[in-house]
Amino acid sequence: MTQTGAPEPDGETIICVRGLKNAFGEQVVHDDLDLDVRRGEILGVVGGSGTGKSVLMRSIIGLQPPVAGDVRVFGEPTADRDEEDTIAIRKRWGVLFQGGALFSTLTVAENVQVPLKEFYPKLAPALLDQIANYKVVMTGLPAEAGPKYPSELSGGMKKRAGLARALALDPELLFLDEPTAGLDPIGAAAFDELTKSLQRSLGLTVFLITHDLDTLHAICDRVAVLADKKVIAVGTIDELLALDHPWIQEYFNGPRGRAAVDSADRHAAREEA
Ligand SMILES: Nc1ncnc2c1ncn2[C@@H]1O[C@H](COP(=O)(O)OP(=O)(O)OP(=O)(O)O)[C@@H](O)[C@H]1O
Repeated sequence: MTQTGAPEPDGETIICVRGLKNAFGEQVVHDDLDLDVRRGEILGVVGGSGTGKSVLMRSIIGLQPPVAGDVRVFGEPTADRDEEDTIAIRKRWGVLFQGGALFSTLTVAENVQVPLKEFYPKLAPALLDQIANYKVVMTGLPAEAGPKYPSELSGGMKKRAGLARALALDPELLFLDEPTAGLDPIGAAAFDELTKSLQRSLGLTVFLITHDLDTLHAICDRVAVLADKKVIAVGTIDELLALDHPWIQEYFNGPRGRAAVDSADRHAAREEA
């Protein structure tokens, strides 16, 4: 586990952030932030509201130019690249932004086709339809959801449609920004299970921003905690609980944290039975 700083990255480090600084005018959001994400893990990213989880994700995927620091994904820098390099690296990840961010004037299938058309403009329409339909079903949506518009879908279905679009290019790496926000507990648990099963079956690495303690307990291999403009700790929940940090103790050991542990225990008992 890393409490401060980070080890030298090894070959299995998919995302490597060193000395990251982000600021908006006078407001410094990150200062000397380090983080490693390992191949094949689901890394949960937590922190109080406004601590810069989404800004960190945007920096990693090259949408937020940092003031200082080095961000590498698959060993390649993601900032200040020429267009060809940017395209080559962006093809290898999928992103589900906060709120899903589906295009409301496009059907679900057309939404899934957006990255396909962007990165593979010569794909034949029949193949585009075939891939989109496959991705829709892969995320647990009925095939009939393909021709529907986002406004015709439930909140949970919209999240799945967003996930289908994030998976359009068969990514190795998936970024999920608060994917279960706004879902009821049953819908959220179902989405967690979907994330876990896709991670296993597709061998994905997942960077998952969440406030959902149930999600952390259910599917995350490790959790990174953002506070004081840095990643103050990374580890399993048990490792984090061993740290004497007030925010970490309050977060995981407060009433909601304990309820999440009970829920995870009940779930494990049901699985065993
Ligand atoms: N484009 C921007 N311009 C100015 N300030 C910004 C911009 N994007 C983010 N910020 C600021 O950076 C800080 C971190 O924002 P961010 O959205 O990353 O927080 P967060 O940890 O994801 O919060 P939440 O859990 O509430 O979603 C906030 O104070 C926010 O207002």
